[in-house]
Amino acid sequence: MGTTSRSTAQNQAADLDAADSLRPHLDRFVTGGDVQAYLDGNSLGRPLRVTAERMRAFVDEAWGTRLIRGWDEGWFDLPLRLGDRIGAVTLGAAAGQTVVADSTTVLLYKLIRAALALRPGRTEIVVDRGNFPTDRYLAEGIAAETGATLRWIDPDHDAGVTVDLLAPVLGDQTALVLLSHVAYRSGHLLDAAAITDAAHAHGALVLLDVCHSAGALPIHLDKWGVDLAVGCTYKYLNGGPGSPAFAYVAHRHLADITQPIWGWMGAAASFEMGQGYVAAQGVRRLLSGTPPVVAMQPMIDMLDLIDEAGVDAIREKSTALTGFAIALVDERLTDHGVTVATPRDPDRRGGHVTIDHPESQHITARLWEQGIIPDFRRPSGIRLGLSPLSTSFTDVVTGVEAIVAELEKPA
Ligand SMILES: Cc1ncc(COP(=O)(O)O)c(C=O)c1O
Ligand SMILES: Nc1c(O)cccc1C(=O)C[C@H](N)C(=O)O
Repeated sequence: MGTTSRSTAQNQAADLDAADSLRPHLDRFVTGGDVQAYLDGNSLGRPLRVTAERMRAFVDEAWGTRLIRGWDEGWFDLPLRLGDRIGAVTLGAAAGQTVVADSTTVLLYKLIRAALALRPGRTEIVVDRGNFPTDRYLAEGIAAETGATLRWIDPDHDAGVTVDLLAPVLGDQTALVLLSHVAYRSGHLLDAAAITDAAHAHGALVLLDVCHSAGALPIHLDKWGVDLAVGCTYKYLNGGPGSPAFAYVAHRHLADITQPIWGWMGAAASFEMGQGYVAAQGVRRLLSGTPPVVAMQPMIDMLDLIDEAGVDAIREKSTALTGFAIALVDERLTDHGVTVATPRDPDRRGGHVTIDHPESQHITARLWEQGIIPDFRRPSGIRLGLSPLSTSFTDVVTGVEAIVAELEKPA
């Protein structure tokens, strides 16, 4: 990119930013330091500025002066209230089905075990090799623990995980289909309604990992008939590093669902401290120990912002950002041997774009030195995470042009 005149891409990005109705929200996030372009909001979202005030007030008031009384004054039920809010704002889930707790990994463990228990006599879990490591490892661990069998599928390079791909492995032994709504590496978005129908036709349950879709695109768990879901809150819900996850259990399973980590906070009468575990009614029974109340605070602000901006408008900007990134990569990087791993059809991709090049690891390290921050994903991917409320079209140009500059450097 020339230093004296603006490139066509920069001008285009400036026009797109000027026309972007969500642009005013960019100023609501904490920025600064050495960051030139943050392209990793799908790994760790930026904090909102208002969150600093919320945290200060929490320390000074809710925690500082209400002290232990806080449990009676709202903390005890916060996992359920926040769950309902996540359900309403991002999941298309009616109240009473979503709870905040633990990490994604721990909630996935609970729900995979719960699914097996809901399908006694069935022994198979369908899982795909493109799924996030924690999902795959948990399935392996639970298979080792329970004797369940894993039926592995390989996502299609172009289409991702489809009903056609699932059909041969579904049968009367299938207890559970465990998939990610948006694939963490390729960005493929699966057709959750069609996959759920296909699994249900065989009497199997579906557990959807919505880590990479919650807050970035419309989700309709109730409408699609999904049985179980989990997601994290530190990506597009900007809850901060290690903020707790959420779990969804469809209403029709709530009376029968069981989970293997029996703690007092998921018991029917936590403060009676009686003998013998009796599970709480409803989705509260997914809890085990004391909820991480402090770590639940930041996401409240982002849920408010998502609600204000609207998930449909967020998705519209997201597909515009990813489409712009793909077009720019085609134009500027194809001649340098870069390929696009993410679907070109906007209806088939989530909020990030992954590009492949043998030098990706080195390039990503060089970009980080310049305050341009995408992700490296093995074996050869640079992942551009374009969080719609905190990423501009200009950020995309900054990132892509920095990659061009690295590839044009003399060896
Ligand atoms: C699809 C998916 N599932 C799970 C996780 C992580 O689980 P945890 O929050 O327990 O680290 C991630 C990212 O870290 C992810 O992308
Ligand atoms: N959860 C993460 C963490 O604790 C440290 C660093 C990165 C992460 C991530 O979120 C990785 C992310 N889920 C991914 O899709 O690659």
